[in-house]
Amino acid sequence: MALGSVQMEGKEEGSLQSIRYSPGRLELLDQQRLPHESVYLDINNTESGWIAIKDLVVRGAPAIAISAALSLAVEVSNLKSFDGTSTDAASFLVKKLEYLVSSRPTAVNLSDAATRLKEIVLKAATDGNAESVFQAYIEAAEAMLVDDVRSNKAIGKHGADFIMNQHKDSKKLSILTHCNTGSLATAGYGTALGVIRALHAEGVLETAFFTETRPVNQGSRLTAYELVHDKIPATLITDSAAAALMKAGRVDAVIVGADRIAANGDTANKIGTYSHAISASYHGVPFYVAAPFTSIDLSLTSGDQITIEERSAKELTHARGGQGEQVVVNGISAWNPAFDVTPASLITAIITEKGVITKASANDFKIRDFIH
Ligand SMILES: CSC[C@@H](O)[C@@H](O)C(=O)COP(=O)(O)O
Repeated sequence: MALGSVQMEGKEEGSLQSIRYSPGRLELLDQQRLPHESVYLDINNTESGWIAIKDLVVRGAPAIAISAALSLAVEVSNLKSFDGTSTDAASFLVKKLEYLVSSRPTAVNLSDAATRLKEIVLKAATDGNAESVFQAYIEAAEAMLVDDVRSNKAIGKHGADFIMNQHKDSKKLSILTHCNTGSLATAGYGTALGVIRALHAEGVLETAFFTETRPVNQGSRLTAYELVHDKIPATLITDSAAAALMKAGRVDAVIVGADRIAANGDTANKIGTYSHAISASYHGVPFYVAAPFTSIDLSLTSGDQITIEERSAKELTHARGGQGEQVVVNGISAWNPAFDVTPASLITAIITEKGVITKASANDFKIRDFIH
């Protein structure tokens, strides 16, 4: 079936590209091999999309959602035939989307995308045939690539304007970030790293401090790669050096991404984010979360309800986040949560594509009011 509408690459000019897409073809940059090798893997169907997400070939909340949606788009585009009604086509797609959602639990962007895509196909099924249902699905999945870059650029602009307004003296700013929230974690430009990119473009960035982000090292492997690629002044630190850096007065603000933000502003993000927020609060450093609306989960009243993914002990017991040789004696047990939850009380503001959400009172973000 030759479906698919536009030629699009979702590429942010001059930046790195984790997702390469054209109708009927999806390639994902294998982020487990970066920075040593730059290898794209062909993703032909939802099964290979699911495995790529689970194995961290593609990671970062927005990139996971977009890759999952496009893996189903290419599967559908390349179907030789489909013997069924529009309702059969819709239930085929709904089942595949539910399967994709099971790949990683913490980031809400994937389940949010699946919910929206399901609504689109169920609506298309009421008025058309199987082919038009598939076409509606493909167009909606393709639109996610373009929408994500647009929304990240808006996050970057809102964040940079807000932060520059908070620091009106002429001194350049040093920002600390954690994990990877750049082009590799999104369709392009990035969220927290997008704000850093925008501050750099404004000429006000002194340096971007970024953590290794153990155990998978999204910071030292991926953020470093992006910052060098884009010639942004940057300094790598260990995760455990962040508090000392803040104590030394060398951090003007901390900016991180998000995997899921509850209605009260509690935010799940890469493990270690919570300890950086505690350090920031102790040292009087503003702590910002930068994320699209698709990372907000209004169905959860607090972060206590967020499911935290626990990953293999091998990421700790073996070098290179589980990819290398064993570095820990046999017989030890390990606890390896991939995310933690930072309470809203430690977050200064949430930077979104629609503007910056600040607190109405000490601990209250009123996210629901901001969205509606
Ligand atoms: C723009 S991405 C925001 C978050 O998804 C990111 O910081 C993060 O925690 C990613 O975790 P990962 O386990 O690498 O998918």
